[in-house]
Amino acid sequence: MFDVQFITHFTASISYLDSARIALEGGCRWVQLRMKDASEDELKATAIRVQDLCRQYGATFIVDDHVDLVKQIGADGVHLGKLDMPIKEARERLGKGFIIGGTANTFEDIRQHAADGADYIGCGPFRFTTTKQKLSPILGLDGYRSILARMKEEGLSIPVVGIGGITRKDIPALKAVGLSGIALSGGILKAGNPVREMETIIRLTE
Ligand SMILES: Cc1ncc(COP(=O)(O)OP(=O)(O)O)c(N)n1
Ligand SMILES: Cc1ncsc1CCOP(=O)(O)O
Ligand SMILES: [Mg+2]
Repeated sequence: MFDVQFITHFTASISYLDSARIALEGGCRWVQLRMKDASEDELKATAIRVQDLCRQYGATFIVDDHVDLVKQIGADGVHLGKLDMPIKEARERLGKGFIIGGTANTFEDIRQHAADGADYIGCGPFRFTTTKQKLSPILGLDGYRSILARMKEEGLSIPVVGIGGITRKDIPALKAVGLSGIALSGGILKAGNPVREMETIIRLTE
């Protein structure tokens, strides 16, 4: 099983909500609503609509950054990075019934997140991407190889998904390196037929 997480984004013709719909129509069953720079009202309104869609498709619904919104609307979980609420505090606020993901760029990040109660790790960036500003150092396949080897040495087991600039061509190598899955956005939304692209990616990961 190799997981596929879709991170919402927008283009000139695709809204955040439509991006989630595209991913779900293409067979993805994990959507993270990531809306940088949105107002609280806009974020909440979109979150409720994306959550409805995810429920229709039986998909997991994660919100980026906003722990209190997750609790308020009963989303499945939250994804948190270095500049967000610490994972320990989020776990205290949310309890055990919510999924918490943490961003990592190093083995040490992963060890800390696991100790603090994270359920999964988004590890990257795999390569340069314009979807996120202020990227951490690029990991590439070698970065994943050494992080995953260190996890094995130290007996640390938590699902790690790769993120950052991933396209369908990367899937065989990312699977082979031992990741638990991938999280992606532009690789779908920039395709000529985004729904079909997601279908292809889901097929390649089965
Ligand atoms: C699955 C996944 N991995 C990493 C991130 C990045 O989170 P963060 O470092 O908090 O950066 P922003 O997404 O908030 O800009 C993610 N969102 N999802
Ligand atoms: C949120 C995030 N964190 C690291 S890279 C990234 C963006 C992923 O989007 P894309 O697949 O378009 O590079
Ligand atoms: Mg964040």
